[in-house]
Amino acid sequence: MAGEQGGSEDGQGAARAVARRSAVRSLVRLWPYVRPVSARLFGSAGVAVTASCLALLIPLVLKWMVDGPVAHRDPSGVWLGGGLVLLLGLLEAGLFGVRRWLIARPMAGLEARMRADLYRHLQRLPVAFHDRWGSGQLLSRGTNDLQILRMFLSFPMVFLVVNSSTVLVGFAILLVQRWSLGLMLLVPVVPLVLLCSYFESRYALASRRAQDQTGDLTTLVEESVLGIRIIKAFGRHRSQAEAFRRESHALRGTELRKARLLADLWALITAVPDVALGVALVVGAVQVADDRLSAGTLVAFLSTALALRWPVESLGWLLSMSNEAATAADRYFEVMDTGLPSETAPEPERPDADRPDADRTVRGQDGIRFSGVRFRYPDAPDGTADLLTGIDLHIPTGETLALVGATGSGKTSLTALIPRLYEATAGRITLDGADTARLTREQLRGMVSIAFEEPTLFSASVRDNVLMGAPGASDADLRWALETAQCGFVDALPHGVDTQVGEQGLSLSGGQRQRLALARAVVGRPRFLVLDDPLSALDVHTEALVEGALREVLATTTALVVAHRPSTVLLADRVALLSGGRITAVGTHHQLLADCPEYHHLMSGDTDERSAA
Ligand SMILES: Nc1ncnc2c1ncn2[C@@H]1O[C@H](COP(=O)(O)OP(=O)(O)OP(=O)(O)O)[C@@H](O)[C@H]1O
Repeated sequence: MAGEQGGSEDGQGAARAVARRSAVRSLVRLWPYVRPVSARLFGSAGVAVTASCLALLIPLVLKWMVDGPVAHRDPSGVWLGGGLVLLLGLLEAGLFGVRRWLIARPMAGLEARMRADLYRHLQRLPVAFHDRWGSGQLLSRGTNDLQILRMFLSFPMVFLVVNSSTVLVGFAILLVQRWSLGLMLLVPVVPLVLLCSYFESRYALASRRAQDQTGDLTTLVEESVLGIRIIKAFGRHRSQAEAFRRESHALRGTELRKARLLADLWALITAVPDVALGVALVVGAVQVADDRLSAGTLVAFLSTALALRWPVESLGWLLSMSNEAATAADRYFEVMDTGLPSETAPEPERPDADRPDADRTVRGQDGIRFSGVRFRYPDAPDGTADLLTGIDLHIPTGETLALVGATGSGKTSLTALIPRLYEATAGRITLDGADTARLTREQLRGMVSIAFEEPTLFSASVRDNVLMGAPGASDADLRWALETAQCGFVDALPHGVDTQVGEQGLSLSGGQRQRLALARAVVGRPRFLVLDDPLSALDVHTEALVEGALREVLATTTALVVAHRPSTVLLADRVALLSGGRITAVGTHHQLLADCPEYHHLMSGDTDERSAA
């Protein structure tokens, strides 16, 4: 299911994008989310810088103690100095606590806002987008990547500022105390900066790969859980486990590469300043021996240099976290930047929708009309012919038309164009004279109801699942819909209509799920009903019962029913045959059986198959 956006499959594209991108530019895009909490964020950075600089005062107190009370053997001075060091330490700890308090809640809110925006955007993106993207890729962007961003904003981002400021202030103190010794520590900074930027580019690639591989792995796990019945039924544990092992091995390899890169950088970042510090210590000790430097100054110098070790050493780690955050931001905005089609914001582009007469047009009596409709899936490979190459079809008001065609001829695709799950590439579809392209989504949803061949139920009660088709419908409507779809089994469920049906209705049989989906489609008594082979999972007796009840519903609506077998076709007034992307014949079942060899073949072949089964 990992589509073209599956990270590792698209690794080279991602690598090119990472090579081009600037981590700073990626992170700056977070500003609209950060702005509302910027006061607290900057406040927390200020508090942390103050705490860190307070810690740098401790070496100065030590210098005063060594050159003063210690040299003059003054115990009260030593106690005073000790008390001051303790006070500074407590202040530092307290201020870091305040920093955490300032930042924790706003950052959790920021993460929740970003997640809500992502979810809303995903809901509004067209079905064609979801066809292309692996669900695990979207899941990992909405969970893992957002956590990385929250952690970056709460900790590494603040500490990049804090530690850089501390290093600057610390070096100023070192240079003031003894500029020659200070320079010895400053010189290695140049190669370190170069190394860090080299590391940044290599780490960014590994980081992007790891996050994409996490998405692929999530997709695999999700598919394994959802498809557990197929896996067990076909004994595919081993191959599925092998696929899992391969993906997790690849992710492990990338994570190890990241760790190696980080370890190399860490080793350099730790070793180079330590060597410089060793040299400064030797030179400083010689100067103290020659009486050119006081012992207190050397102690203060070394304490300051040691206090700077963490801020310097942490830079590698902070850079790696920043890189991961930049990658997470890229991955988040890749989805958010995917434009919404005009269908979801039709008002500006479809001014007719707001015209006072738009509603009147909707109330006309023309049924469903396809005029010159062409269609091609947006992700169909280049050079592929259109699936529908000019559909002209009229279903007058009140009529039920069955749509028949060979498997793969495009029946489901054609029905999906009516509620605009996909956009027709050319031509017009009108509902009682109103062009569906000019109707708002709300108007369209209010008019058309649909039941798919694959019935999807949500983790909710039977009631909620059915009433999704008509929010606000009464209990009487619910009862009527359940009866129409022959859902008598609901009464035998532990809590009747309030029974929770599991994820995808797994606790129900295929036929039961299909009947609930049918109840959902009819509960709002829609003016237009689209049914995609709605009875395929029912046994012959239940099918006959549902058909009987469905006939009453179909008599009050205009319907298009995809049919694979004569029993479903007989629900309809007329039948249309879809072949080669066009409607090649329209007539009653018996007319077409007599006059249309292709139709005769389809229907008799189907009958043979069924009787053979
Ligand atoms: N999301 C998609 N992206 C690209 N091609 C698709 C997509 N969905 C379906 N197709 C292709 O479109 C063609 C028609 O599919 P469709 O499901 O409309 O046929 P159908 O007539 O309903 O088939 P069946 O009778 O088996 O249900 C098929 O070749 C299928 O591979």
